Amino acid sequence: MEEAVRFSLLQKFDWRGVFSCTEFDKGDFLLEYRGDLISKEEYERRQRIYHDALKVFMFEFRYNGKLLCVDAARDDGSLGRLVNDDHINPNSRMRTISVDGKPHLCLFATRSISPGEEITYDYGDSEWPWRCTAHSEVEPSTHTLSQSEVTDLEKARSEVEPSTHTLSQSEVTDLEKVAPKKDQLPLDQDCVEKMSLVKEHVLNEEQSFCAPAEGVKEVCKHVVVTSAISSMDKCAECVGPVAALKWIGLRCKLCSSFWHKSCYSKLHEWNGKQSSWEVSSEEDELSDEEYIPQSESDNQSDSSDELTTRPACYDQANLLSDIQEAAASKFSEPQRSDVTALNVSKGKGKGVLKAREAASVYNESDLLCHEEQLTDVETDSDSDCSGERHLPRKQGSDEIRMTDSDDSDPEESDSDDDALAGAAGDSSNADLVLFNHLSLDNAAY
Ligand SMILES: C[S@@+](CC[C@H](N)C(=O)[O-])C[C@H]1O[C@@H](n2cnc3c(N)ncnc32)[C@H](O)[C@@H]1O
Repeated sequence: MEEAVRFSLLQKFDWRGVFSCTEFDKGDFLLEYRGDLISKEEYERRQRIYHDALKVFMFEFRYNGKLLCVDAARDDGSLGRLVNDDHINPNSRMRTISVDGKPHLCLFATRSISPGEEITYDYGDSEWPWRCTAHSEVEPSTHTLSQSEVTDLEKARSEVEPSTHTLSQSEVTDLEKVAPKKDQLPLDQDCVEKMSLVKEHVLNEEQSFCAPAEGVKEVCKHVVVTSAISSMDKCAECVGPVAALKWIGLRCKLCSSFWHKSCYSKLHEWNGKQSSWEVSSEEDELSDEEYIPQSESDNQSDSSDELTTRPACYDQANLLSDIQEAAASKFSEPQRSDVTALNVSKGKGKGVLKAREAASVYNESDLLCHEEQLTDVETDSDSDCSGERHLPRKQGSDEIRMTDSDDSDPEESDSDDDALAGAAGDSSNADLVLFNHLSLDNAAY
């Protein structure tokens, strides 16, 4: 049974991370990265229709030589999808656990973890935009809660009575002391533009640092085509308003960024380049009623004010409300009610949201293991699969096998269908806490 405690004002948040409430030893199972287990083809299809803010929840990995993805875009209340990146000093590592032949992405502690530490892992060797900031500046992944905050959490977790208390302004301020607000991170415009390029979430054992900001500029030499663009996608330059319908703009064929034609053209004039673009055949495929040529949002960007006012830094609050809006509009089925009751530890004025997960398909003890308990798989076809190891057998099931999530085994013959049938779903976890560091915006209460 997973138990999560969440600081939240539900709607207005700009930073979330998962923190431990207890001691973990090296090798302990922490969390599962849960979501829809989908094939490469389905991953590519969703990539085309998802807003950038949802794409960051798609975790690609290799399993039996095939590229699969766990899509955690839908907020199901689970915590695995909310664990942040730390490529310098992570305390956990994602591994593929095979249960009855189906892959599950699971986080294991790589060292002992104290109460109050943020759970982090290395997202892998990619040019993640937040890594573009100087390492001497705010490091969000090294937050550790103070002992009193941990005690508060433990107290809060033991409270069973749900409460409908709404946080007061002073409570919100207290929570904000726990960690810096995300928008304090000095993401520069180059990093922001680069965000749309971030697609791969494949893990790598090597620790790596992203290229400095100068290098980032080199990454995408945009090849743009005229294209009808989803109402939820914003111009990468002016971050203009979301249109009610599709709008006609430019889309980069390489990085899938979008621009108003006027913004793109201004941008490249500034850079001393010719503005030109191909006419996409995509326009032919579009139904007339779905878009307005030269829509309002396109026209709005023609104002010289907007063209010259470039956002100083990326607005994380907007990004996250985008996630919510996009998720709400893309998924018609009701959200699971795992996260239900708002509990408040009134002593210190801290708000927490108590979450209880549905019954899991296997016991937590099935997944608990320590490095020294792991042995290499010795079957002939598996023996060349690096890093693949046994876990204790689950009663009444096939053996559970564990691999690093970027491992592949081309020798294995399991079909995608087999793997996908066991969607990376339920697992159990306790003692982890999710914090939302709340915006001071009073509007929500
Ligand atoms: C899988 S989500 C993790 C949960 C996320 N913090 C949230 O609140 O939804 C991945 C996103 O979290 C943010 N993120 C993860 N690690 C980060 C870090 N070390 N610094 C800044 N942002 C980070 C990025 O926006 C990234 O796209």
